[in-house]
Amino acid sequence: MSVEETDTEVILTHPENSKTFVKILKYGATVYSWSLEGQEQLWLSSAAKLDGSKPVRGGIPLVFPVFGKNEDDEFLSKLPQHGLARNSTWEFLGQVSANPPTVQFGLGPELANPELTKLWPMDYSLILTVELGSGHLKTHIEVSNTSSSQPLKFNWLFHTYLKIADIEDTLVSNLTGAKLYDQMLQESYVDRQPVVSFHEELDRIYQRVQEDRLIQVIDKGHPIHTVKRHNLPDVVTWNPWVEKSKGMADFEPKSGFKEMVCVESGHVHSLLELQPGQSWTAYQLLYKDELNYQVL
Ligand SMILES: O=P(O)(O)OC[C@H]1O[C@H](O)[C@H](O)[C@@H](O)[C@@H]1O
Repeated sequence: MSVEETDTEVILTHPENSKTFVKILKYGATVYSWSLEGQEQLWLSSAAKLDGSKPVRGGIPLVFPVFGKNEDDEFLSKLPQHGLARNSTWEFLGQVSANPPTVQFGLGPELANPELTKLWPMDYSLILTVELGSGHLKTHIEVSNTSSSQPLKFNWLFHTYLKIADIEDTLVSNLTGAKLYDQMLQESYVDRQPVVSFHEELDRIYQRVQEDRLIQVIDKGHPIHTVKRHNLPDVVTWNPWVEKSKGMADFEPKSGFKEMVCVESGHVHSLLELQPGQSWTAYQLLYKDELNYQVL
């Protein structure tokens, strides 16, 4: 069986290789494991809560309707960091294709975390589609404004924790020339470095990165992850390094920051706005590719 559902999760296995699979928790519709031919591709904290008591520390948490904390919007500003999708239990809508195995999950205000829904009383519908290829993982989102009168304002982001061998041997490419907001320095500038390298906590929001730029994670010269984005112009790169990791109770082992890098595809620099009845779609595709320096 390529799709297996339990009370708490859904597991897709590729029909051509039983060692290629993806595990998706209904809580947050969080992909928390993606194995490609037996090799895990995503980082997951050994202290991550998979019981619905807290958003998952690792995998691909979904960030909606706000990235970080919003300070300006009357309703979004009431929500906790990164919104409510990652702390709500989604409905499993079933399988939509056998090969590549593809499933859907749905969320709307009637299902979402009730405490948070009180703070952000909007009408919306989310459909997440997860497609497991023999060599890729595609996560596709459709957001619809189901209100008959109110506009829907939101951010979206796939908060992807990629597994790596050693952060100090890791580079992230093809962000050169993009404007960014550096959350550590709390200032904006244009990145003139040929690649991003990591020597301390790094938390950057790259803005309006052209869609044809493939973001690659490079380990000692070899590309180990390639991220393709559609309708997701902003790219957040994050590594918590030593001190921030110590401060996160669900981040274990404490040396785990060496084996992860977040490359997060989103629409977070500005809010999207849908009029009643409108929908918006986007996707992130994770796969392996040749080294492809598009900008130096
Ligand atoms: O601890 P969380 O709420 O999951 O956030 C984890 C991280 O998410 C993003 O990468 C932000 O840019 C970081 O500033 C934040 O620390």
